[in-house]
Amino acid sequence: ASAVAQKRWNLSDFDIGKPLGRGKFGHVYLAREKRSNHIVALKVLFKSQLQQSQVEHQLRREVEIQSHLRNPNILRLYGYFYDQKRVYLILEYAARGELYKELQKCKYFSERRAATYVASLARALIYCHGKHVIHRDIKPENLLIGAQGELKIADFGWSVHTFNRRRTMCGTLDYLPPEMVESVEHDASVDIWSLGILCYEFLYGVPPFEAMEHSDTYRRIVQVDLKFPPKPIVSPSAKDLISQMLVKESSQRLPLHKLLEHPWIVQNADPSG
Ligand SMILES: Nc1ncnc(NCCc2cnc(NC(=O)Nc3cccc(C(F)(F)F)c3)s2)c1Br
Repeated sequence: ASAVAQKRWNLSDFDIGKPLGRGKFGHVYLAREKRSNHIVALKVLFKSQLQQSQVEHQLRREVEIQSHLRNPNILRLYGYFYDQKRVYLILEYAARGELYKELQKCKYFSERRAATYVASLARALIYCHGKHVIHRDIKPENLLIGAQGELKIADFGWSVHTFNRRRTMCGTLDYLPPEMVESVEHDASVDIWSLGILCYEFLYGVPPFEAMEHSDTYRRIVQVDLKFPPKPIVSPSAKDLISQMLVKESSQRLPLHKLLEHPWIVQNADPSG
């Protein structure tokens, strides 16, 4: 295994570089592990913030879950360490940065780019679900782009093994399926719903149930109030796929392996992903 897999780390093992981004709990820096010259991303979290948000257990779960995941479309979490005040996550560096910035810049993606991203995310989720892991927080902010333009799912802070399912809500509602906003039992099909939301947002630049008020977003989700704007022009085949994923009854959502056989994916996704 690479030197990065060493057990006990501390800050002096790394040269810290430029800031890469800021998350809700802390900043991310480019860093180089001194012995191996391995480039990584170092996320710095403040213990005080983790304690007051009572999310330490979620962080432990993320580290545990991520230690078993190996997939080209899942950002690696190599390990972690802590000092008096902070916890540090040693992460794979995604050289082309955050997908949501790319989406803001382009406004929306071409059908080929959208389909390529959706197919690679479907393959990563098939892998996760095969290991009884549901991500539960699939949204542009949690997607990064690797050096070859490939998509990487990051931040398993909300993921769970599908044996224990309960959790509290926080952050945007936009990507949550009906059963989660209604806080009822949920399973891996929540990720199919979120992938459908993502597919819509890749093509139109906004999520389908966006509204000014939380209460309106909530209502549009539970009613599956799905509308396709006249602009930009999107193929009927793409709308068909989205309509098969954004289905209220979770058991009726298009299974991920069927998604990979959908005509829109077959005709538009770049096989290399
Ligand atoms: N170019 C880049 N290349 C690589 N990484 C980059 N950014 C970091 C992406 C992340 C991957 N994994 C993460 N995980 C968490 O943040 N976990 C987290 C954090 C706080 C609380 C919690 C919890 F306690 F609530 F679970 C869980 S952030 C960038 Br920009």
